[in-house]
Amino acid sequence: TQSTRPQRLLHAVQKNATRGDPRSVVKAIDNFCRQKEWAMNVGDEKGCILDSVVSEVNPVTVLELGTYCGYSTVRIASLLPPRAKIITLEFNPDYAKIARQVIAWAGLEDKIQVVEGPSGEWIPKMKEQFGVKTFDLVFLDHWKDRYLPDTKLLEDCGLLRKGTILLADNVICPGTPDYLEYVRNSPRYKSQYFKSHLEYTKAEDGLEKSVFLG
Ligand SMILES: Cn1cnc(CNC(=O)c2cc(-c3ccc(F)cc3)cc(O)c2O)c1
Ligand SMILES: [Mg+2]
Repeated sequence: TQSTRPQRLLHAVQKNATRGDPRSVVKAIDNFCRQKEWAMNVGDEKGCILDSVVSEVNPVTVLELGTYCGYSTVRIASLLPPRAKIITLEFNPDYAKIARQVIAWAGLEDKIQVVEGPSGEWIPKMKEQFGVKTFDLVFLDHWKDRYLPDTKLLEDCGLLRKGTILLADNVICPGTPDYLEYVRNSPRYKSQYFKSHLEYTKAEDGLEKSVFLG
């Protein structure tokens, strides 16, 4: 039976990356996507912007919406201080299955919790299920029409605090117009656009960094 693209991406990691070395996992995925098959990872150009925001925030509790194969999960977790944790939500069980194996290859299982299911259902359960008080950083990279409703849900569930950073991928391509309009015009956010390119292409894309003001 034919393999899927996430399965081929995992095999490229297992073939080319060193077990327990997260940066070699990131490099192996970027090489696979540049040389073999495009895949919707945040990629290396936007990934460097993600790295700088993570290093600046130094978060203890991170939420990622949209795991896919775990590329950005590994990228973020490799920069976290020892006790810090990242909870990553993935709707698609096949993606989640691959992501767990990519994360295991990187040796980052202890810092990452992969949760399967719809973000709209899991966000209201964060406090009771995972003992989360508030998030220091939220990376939005899931279905683009869920960015705005899930941000409002995070606000309503009291999961954001003064200074929480929201970092959103793909605000230009595929685009998240309603989310952009909201964070750029709401008095509750201070927003900044980081211009870049769609992963592994020359098309414009970028990340929007928004600070929740409380
Ligand atoms: C099915 N599914 C499970 N998770 C998701 C959420 N992610 C995306 O949709 C996504 C899409 C693209 C993209 C796709 C085609 C194209 F022509 C240009 C851009 C890029 C990204 O970085 C993304 O994060 C979708
Ligand atoms: Mg993306």
